[in-house]
Amino acid sequence: IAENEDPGLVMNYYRDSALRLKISSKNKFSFFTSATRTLPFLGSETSSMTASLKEGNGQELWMRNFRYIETIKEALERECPGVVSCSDILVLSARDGIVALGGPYIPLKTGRRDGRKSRADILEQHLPDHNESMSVVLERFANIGINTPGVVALLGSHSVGRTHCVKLVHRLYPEVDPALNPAHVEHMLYKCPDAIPDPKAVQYVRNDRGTPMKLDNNYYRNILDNKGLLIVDHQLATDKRTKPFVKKMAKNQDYFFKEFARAITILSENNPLTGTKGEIRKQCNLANKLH
Ligand code: HEM
Ligand SMILES: [Ca+2]
Repeated sequence: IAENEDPGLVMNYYRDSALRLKISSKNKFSFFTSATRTLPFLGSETSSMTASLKEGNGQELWMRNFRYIETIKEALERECPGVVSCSDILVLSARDGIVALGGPYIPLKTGRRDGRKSRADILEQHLPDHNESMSVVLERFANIGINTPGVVALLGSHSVGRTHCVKLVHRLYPEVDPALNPAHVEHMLYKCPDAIPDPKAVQYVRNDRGTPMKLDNNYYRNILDNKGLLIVDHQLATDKRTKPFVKKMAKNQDYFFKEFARAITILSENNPLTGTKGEIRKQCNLANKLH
């Protein structure tokens, strides 16, 4: 590649076998949740945000186990310093995490660079809130080229992981949301017994009680059964624009995987920093100038 020429995102820009760290079965779950949940942050504006939010102090709600990204980064810096960006580590981690949880193998490009500064302050403008209307959710994703079946497929990630009580008590107290399946309400009340959860206690409900460790299409069956934890999950199953795709994905896992792969690919290529833009961070939670 000639100097000053921006190679953009390329397939196998460098060999990624160095990333194949041994992942224990206990850790593969956290690995997926931290990596995949951070994927939506990967635009040029946002890639740096991801890496500037630190774990702990309430950040548990954002990126659980972000520390695995740092572990991978440390291993890579030992082998080939200054080559692999934190953004690429996130993407390839998501790819391998998806496979580790029984999802499809999605070949994803590399060649991203990291932001030179944190843009954590504008994060909220880019991400839909979990109580948002379906129109806003669809619009936010449409802005980055993801269509309705793509959105439905991405939300299928809620087939694994957890939701902390702080995010769902408003559906239980002071009154139980009548849209919820009563059998599920019982479980939710058991897991989240306080209207105002103790911020220090890590109280949560599993997103998918049936197959919590498998990225499968069980999420769609749950939400059709009114067992969606978040407003956004419930709406996905009821909104007339999304419901047909929910039903199709509930019946057909191959279709879910196909749409999921397509949408994850678009997400992973959203507005990246490439070529000479940005930098290769030395440490993923800090821009280099802050060292
Ligand atoms: C409308 C879009 C979305 C909204 C509003 C949303 C909202 C949320 C919320 C509120 C939680 C619970 C967080 C907590 O209590 O710790 C959660 C968990 C999760 N979300 Fe989403 N999400 C969205 C889209 C996505 C996408 C696109 C992905 C991945 C491709 C994803 C993957 C996950 C995963 C894996 C978890 C479990 C995290 C864990 O166990 O720590 N979500 N989501
Ligand atoms: Ca599942």
